[in-house]
Amino acid sequence: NNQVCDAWNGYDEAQCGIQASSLSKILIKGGTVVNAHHQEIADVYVENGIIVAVKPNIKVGDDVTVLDATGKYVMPGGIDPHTHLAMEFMGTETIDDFFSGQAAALAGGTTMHIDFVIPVNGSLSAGFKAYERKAENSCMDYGFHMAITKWDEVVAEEMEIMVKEKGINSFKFFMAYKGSLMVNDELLLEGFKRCKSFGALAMVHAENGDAVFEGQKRMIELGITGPEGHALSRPPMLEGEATTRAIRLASFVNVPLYVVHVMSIDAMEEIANARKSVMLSCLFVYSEIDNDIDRFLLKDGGFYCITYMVVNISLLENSSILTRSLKALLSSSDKFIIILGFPCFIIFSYFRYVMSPPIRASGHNKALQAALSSGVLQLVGTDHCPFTSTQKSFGIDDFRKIPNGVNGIEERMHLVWHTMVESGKISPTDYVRLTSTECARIFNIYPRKGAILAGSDADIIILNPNSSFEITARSHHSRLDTNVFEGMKGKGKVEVTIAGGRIVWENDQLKVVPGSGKYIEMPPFSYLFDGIEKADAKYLSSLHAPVKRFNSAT
Ligand SMILES: NC(=O)NCCC(=O)O
Ligand SMILES: [Zn+2]
Ligand SMILES: [Zn+2]
Repeated sequence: NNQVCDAWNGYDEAQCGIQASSLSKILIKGGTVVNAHHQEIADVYVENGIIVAVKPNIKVGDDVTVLDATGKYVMPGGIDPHTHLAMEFMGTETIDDFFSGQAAALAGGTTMHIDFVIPVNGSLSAGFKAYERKAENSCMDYGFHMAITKWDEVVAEEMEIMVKEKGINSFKFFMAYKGSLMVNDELLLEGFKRCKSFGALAMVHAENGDAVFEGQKRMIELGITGPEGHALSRPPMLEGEATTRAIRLASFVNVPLYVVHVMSIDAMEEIANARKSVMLSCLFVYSEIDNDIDRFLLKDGGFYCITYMVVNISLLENSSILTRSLKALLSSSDKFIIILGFPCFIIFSYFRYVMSPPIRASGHNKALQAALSSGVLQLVGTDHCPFTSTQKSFGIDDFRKIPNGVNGIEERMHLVWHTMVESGKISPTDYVRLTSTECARIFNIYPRKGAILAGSDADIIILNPNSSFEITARSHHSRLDTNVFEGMKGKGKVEVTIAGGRIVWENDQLKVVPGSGKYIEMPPFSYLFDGIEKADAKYLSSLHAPVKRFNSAT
């Protein structure tokens, strides 16, 4: 199919053999249908891109494609709440555009994603237009968050237009990336107030950008210019500090808050405290754990990158102060440690793991998984932000120039299943909640998305718990030349993906159609806003007593 191949530029010939899929009548027979609230053995019937019926023993005619799901799980397609496709960032652009990133997503069982519109010169409407164009070739459904990078009257007005006319119900504030995307506390407060007035969700990238800048200077002064300087310059305490600051400011305004890519115990504990605190009882803090964290568990103990480094370090056993310094670093992530003469082969490999907040030392991952299974954290996102080895090498002499970001859009569903369900940490219903349903609820598109119910969009996966997957750059569908999960194997494979009523992934073959993906408008005032007015009234009435006391005393 030439149309598909043309849009598929950047792929090798073999992968270009994909064909277009068609909208068909589909019956999925005999699988275990899993929703976040319930699971049962049933058939699922799909027509015109919509789920028409979910019940046992549905009878159909010869014109229907029948898929046997006996012994398999039939679940809502994944919704990835955090991606950066065709994003201009740090002097370059992510290698996956909307078509290639979405094709990769579909091959991994994700059927919708929410990408971040970056304003053009601070203009939200110019940014929105640019992203509309970027998304024209979409082969699966998508929505947008909007970043706020500066503040004036125009931005404040444009926020209202985005919510009321453009279907955006969330705004992201970067507390990091000083000199480019970072905002200060004054802007954060203005933005939070504006979000509250329109029923839009405030999101934060929580790292203290001023302190990161200071940490980077420290590294350079110490002569640490290689990629190891990245994580050393932005320790977990800076993520914890920004997380608690954002939580307290959101509490002060009384607006729901969503903390993106939680990467450390420090940040997670601030969220846990806020969620159980009486002082903040009117505040809802929602947060996603980055699935980069989950992947590390597939290796023995600790984050993948760190484990990887340890494997290499063990080769250097007894080789002096260097090994001891590295070991100290790995066990003490929030202390600055001077490491001189890092072995080159470790440095080169480490480039590809550079992302923000950075990959942490061993121990954070297990704690974050526990937080995910106990409900302290609610979602798993990918922050899919892929840069090739060539792009990563822009920072060969200076870690501050390495474009931040790694892949994940294709791997998330497999890694979360393997890491969390296969290991018994969560149930299949929990899996559906944290890969799909909770995202649909938070961004107010449930039950159109995130459910296998009559009337929902036919975004469905069939996962075989007895079959296995292996991740390699050779076989993945992203345009990336590397994969941070390279070589990982696990149990539980997405064998079929249905997106908008089309079978787009079956027998390890992609069948996608550029332009078939729809923009999903997300209305404001999700359930997170229920009760906000009552809490505001309670706060106002709580002021009466001290004001009266003050007046009678003066
Ligand atoms: N996370 C990352 O390293 N890159 C993408 C931009 C962001 O989300 O901070
Ligand atoms: Zn971020
Ligand atoms: Zn991101």
